[in-house]
Amino acid sequence: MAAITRLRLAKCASFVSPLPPRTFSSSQVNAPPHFAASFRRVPPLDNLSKRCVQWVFLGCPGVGKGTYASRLSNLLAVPHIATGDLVRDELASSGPLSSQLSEIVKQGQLVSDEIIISLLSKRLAAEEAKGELGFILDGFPRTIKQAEILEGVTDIDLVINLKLREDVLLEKCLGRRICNQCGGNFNVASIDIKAENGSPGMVMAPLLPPANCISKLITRSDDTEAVVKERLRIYREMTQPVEEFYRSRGKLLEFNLPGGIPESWPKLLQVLNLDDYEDKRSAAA
Ligand SMILES: Nc1ncnc2c1ncn2[C@@H]1O[C@H](COP(=O)(O)OP(=O)(O)O)[C@@H](O)[C@H]1O
Repeated sequence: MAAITRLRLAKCASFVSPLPPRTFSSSQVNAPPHFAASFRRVPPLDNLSKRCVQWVFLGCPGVGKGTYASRLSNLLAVPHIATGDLVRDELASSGPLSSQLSEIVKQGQLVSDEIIISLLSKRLAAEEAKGELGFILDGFPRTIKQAEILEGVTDIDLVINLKLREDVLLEKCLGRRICNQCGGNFNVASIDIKAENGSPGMVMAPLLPPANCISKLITRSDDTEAVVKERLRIYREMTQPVEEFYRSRGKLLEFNLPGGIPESWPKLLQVLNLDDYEDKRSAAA
């Protein structure tokens, strides 16, 4: 345990690379006070030994943000916070927002910045109460406004932009299945695209559920063809500018997924300089 903690601290320190000068002034940002407060616990940049991962995953619906963010979260022992999950939890709770959110999500639209920031603040406060440092955000920010607010309250170290061709994204969204008992995420899509006209082929095996989950599989209500196409359109319109926001600040790491998890995970670890970290971590466990 102590070895893991030491490894974690050492790794946290080495993740923090000197960032380019910030071009955004936090005074321009209209962050709600409670949101800014949620981030105030993060130690300043020069206090490297106490500083941890503050990463963001960007990418179209179906690209695998949740899969890779969750794997990295387990590896690095930092919370994985997916705003899509926060929205779905709120929907399932039948709280005051739930009927309003249900319509928005069903149509593939974005929830308002105010609501999403309020849900995220609550989750960050809960992590803070548990004494957690650092986070891997998945699905936030999704608008320039959200990116500006986030930039005004904390320093994101790295933004990983996952990329896949659009026909594969659609197939993957339509193939998504969730076990309504254990919460496991699976995918029944079998992608096998032949190389043609100089573009490489791509094989992604399905991620099939174990036998005891098969009868409990559900599909997300927003994973229908029409709604996925609308979410992809909204991504291009509202979220693609966020890529440029981070690119211009020198924080964007573009990662073209070469295939399924077996091909992509080792390559992702390699570009993140974490390939030998995974070995050390499992050796220390
Ligand atoms: N940062 C956000 N801003 C606005 N709406 C969000 C945000 N994150 C999630 N949502 C809402 O939750 C839905 C599901 O999000 P998510 O699970 O991240 O889906 P996707 O598969 O499209 O990446 C979105 O379509 C949107 O309605």
